[in-house]
Amino acid sequence: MLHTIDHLAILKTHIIFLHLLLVLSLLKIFNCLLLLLVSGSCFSITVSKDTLNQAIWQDASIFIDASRQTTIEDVIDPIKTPFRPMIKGDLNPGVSGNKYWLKFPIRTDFDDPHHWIMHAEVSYLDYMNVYLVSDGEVVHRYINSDQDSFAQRSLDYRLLNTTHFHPANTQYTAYVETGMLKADTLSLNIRISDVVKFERFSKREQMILGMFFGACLTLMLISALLGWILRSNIYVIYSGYLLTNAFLWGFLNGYVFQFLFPQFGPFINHSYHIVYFAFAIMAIQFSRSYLETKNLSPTLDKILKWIQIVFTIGIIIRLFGIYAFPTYLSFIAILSLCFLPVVGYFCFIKGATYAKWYIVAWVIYAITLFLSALAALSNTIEWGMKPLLAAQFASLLESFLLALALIEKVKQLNSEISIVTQDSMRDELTQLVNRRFLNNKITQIFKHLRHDESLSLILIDADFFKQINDQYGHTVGDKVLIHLADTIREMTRPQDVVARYGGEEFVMILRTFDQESVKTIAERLRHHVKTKPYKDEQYEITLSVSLGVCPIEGRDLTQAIQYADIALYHAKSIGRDTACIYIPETHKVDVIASTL
Ligand SMILES: Nc1nc2c(ncn2[C@@H]2O[C@H](COP(=O)(O)OP(=O)(O)OP(=O)(O)O)[C@@H](O)[C@H]2O)c(=O)[nH]1
Repeated sequence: MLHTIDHLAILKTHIIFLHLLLVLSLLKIFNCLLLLLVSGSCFSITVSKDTLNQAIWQDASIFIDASRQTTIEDVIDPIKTPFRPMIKGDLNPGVSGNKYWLKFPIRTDFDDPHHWIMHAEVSYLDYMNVYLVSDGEVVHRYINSDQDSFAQRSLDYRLLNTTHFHPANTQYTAYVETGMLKADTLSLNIRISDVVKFERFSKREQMILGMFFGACLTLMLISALLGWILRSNIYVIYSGYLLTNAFLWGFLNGYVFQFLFPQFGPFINHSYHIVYFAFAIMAIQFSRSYLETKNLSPTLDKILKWIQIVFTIGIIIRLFGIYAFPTYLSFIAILSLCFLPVVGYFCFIKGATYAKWYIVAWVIYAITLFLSALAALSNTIEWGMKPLLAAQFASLLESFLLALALIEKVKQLNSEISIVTQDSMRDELTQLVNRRFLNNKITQIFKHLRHDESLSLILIDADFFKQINDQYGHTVGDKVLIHLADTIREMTRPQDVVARYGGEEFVMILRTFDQESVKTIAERLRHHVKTKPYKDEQYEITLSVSLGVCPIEGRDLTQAIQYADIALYHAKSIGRDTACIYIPETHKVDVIASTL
């Protein structure tokens, strides 16, 4: 808001903290790059001491069992079970409730025994049973379910896995039985590694991801602290958004289960969709707050609010144990975020000129989220689950760009405030800018407005103020004016201007509002003043105001004030405590019906 010099100091604190957020975001991006570097490359299906994360699909054949009735005894019979060579397109079957059997020969190199580990690619796989068959007999059975606690896993690792000590000079035919118990997305990309090599790899992976989540947590705490110190909701909401974002990736990586809920297997199945919903709800909440959609476009704000309500219902339904509907809805929730850049652009056109970095941030994240959903839901793209890692990387880039977007918003506010630091342009009593400011500086403030952007003006006049002076004295009258100025200030967005225009008269200049929005704001203001009486030790005085609203055409402030004055006069004449709008096209005044 353009009224107190104290804001400058607060804004400087905002900027210092925001730069700290930027540094942390950069650190997180660096972590993610490291993660990409350590994700090992593939060698051969024959396990050697160098085997690390080798994908098995190239050497495997596949059998898809839609009935889910087959057992290992059925599938080892080649006549009963027609396996076919596996192709890359088999890796991501999309949403499926089938049972999948993968079959491949496995041995160790030369005469060395090897302890190997086979693991899934995604954390949300329901089961992955491994059978080792020799001479038509099952000689080893490893049953792995996500319902088991982590202590029951072969290796205490974030993904379903089997380890086996493979003797030298022994060849098995390995069968992997995998799928989802209820239709959902899955990946059949199963990898194999030498255990010693893998443990070294997973330690590095853990360290990098630990740094990643540590940086997430720090970023979140700083934002929350910033919100608390500066009494600014936007940072608290940003912090909440970062929390759900970190949880989303923590769940998808399987780290949340490994480190936070290692004993709570069944929780895994039930939590993914809830996290998807929570993430979408918080992303929309941050956008509503950052873009100030409530003031800029109440209709858009209402739509976003309803979308949040639908997603909240999704969470409730999921908590009641219903599976299919919330599953699809949760994917829609993630995909709906792809529209946030459009929302950002719409608000940018409507006056949120600070939203450039917000739009860029969401374009990047939206593309990768869209590709991840496409990879998870269908087989249309070749890259398997790689878009998921790209989206995790994009999430970091996004948190960096959103911090930049917050800085941009605060900076714009800062530059506007610095224009009003001269005392001569401030009203001493209320600390609002004064009439001189409006006459001299308003053109400067709005110079960066585009031609198609429109402004509106609201003239606000206290009702029966003379009576207040007469009844309680001039000193109380002064305090009541300060109270009224504060009440109006509370209802003002940072990019708007509020000034004391005369004795008990105030002017509010709003940026890029359509007529319906201005009417709503005027009505809300009228109502707000009435419900916030002045209080001191002795008196409680209920106030009311009359308001005259009009658009500012051709940047002509003088004419706009004349029009608004006509509307205000009308509001006074029909009984006060009313808002009226002057329509320049018809030169008529309309009473704004209460929408509250
Ligand atoms: N205490 C105090 N009173 C002020 C100040 N500036 C103007 N006023 C008083 O505000 C009152 C305005 O009175 P009027 O213009 O008659 O309007 P009103 O009593 O509010 O009646 P309506 O506007 O018709 O509802 C006058 O009594 C002024 O003396 C100020 O800075 N402090």
